Amino acid sequence: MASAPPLLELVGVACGYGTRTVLEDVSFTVGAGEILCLLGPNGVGKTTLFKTLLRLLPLRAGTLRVGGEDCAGWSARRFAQAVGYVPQAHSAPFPFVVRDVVAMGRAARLGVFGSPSCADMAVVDQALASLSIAHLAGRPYTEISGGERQLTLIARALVQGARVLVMDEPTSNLDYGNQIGVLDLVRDLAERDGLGVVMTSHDPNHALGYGARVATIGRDGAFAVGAPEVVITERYLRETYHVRSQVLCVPRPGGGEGRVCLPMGKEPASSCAGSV
Ligand SMILES: Nc1ncnc2c1ncn2[C@@H]1O[C@H](COP(=O)(O)OP(=O)(O)OP(=O)(O)O)[C@@H](O)[C@H]1O
Repeated sequence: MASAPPLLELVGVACGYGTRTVLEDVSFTVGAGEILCLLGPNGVGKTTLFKTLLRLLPLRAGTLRVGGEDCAGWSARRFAQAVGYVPQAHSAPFPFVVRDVVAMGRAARLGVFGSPSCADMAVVDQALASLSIAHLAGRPYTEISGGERQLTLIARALVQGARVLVMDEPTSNLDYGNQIGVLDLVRDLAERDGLGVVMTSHDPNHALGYGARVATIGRDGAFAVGAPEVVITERYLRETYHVRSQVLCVPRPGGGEGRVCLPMGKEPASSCAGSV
């Protein structure tokens, strides 16, 4: 029996703005239950790639497939039913209550002039409960914490019913406990519901701890994908970020072993040209 196609597949994708190409020849897949973590220094093109795979920027070359199907001709509505986006938790201009912000995620599933039905709101309430934020339902989105906003935005993406989640630095602005809580949650969602997740992070330990695979973008635009322990090496961290580090093998609580990165300091300024 043929195996199921990947939930998301990029083949030879190029992206950029105007006459400027930012990234070329980007290829990767994300399967059901898998987290792909995208790492790279500031300004190398992570957001540009995300905007392209969300179809907010045109593909300059290559193919974007969702569930094995080229989605070039898909309507925005069909695409939104398949791919959900979790942006960084910025503040919103209007004080919608949390339940209404989450309900906006149902838009792709409503008729043209439709408003959410009781069944839609039941899906919303279920998502709030599954993320343990039901108590925030009536609170204005503008008056909750960064961590609570991040959970609200994840709930909004979940009610879209999409099987692919694209998450832009889901841990930015979160305290340590909320970072680990959000990453645990993302892993649970991927494993339990068979979602495919692509997320960016600036912390190599997030990729080592949570990414089934890691994609790196170098300062020269070089794109590489592989297992975290193969891609995130002391050499990679030194050459890309000019940081001396140790990547250590540690036992995992549930058995087996994992890796953690211990930064040992920045390289001297003379070898840091180009770093931010
Ligand atoms: N709207 C735009 N028009 C033209 N160039 C842009 C635009 N937005 C970003 N760029 C440029 O494209 C390049 C990639 O930017 P991008 O925001 O994708 O980087 P990034 O890897 O997401 O960075 P960061 O980690 O700082 O968020 C940068 O050189 C940036 O200046």
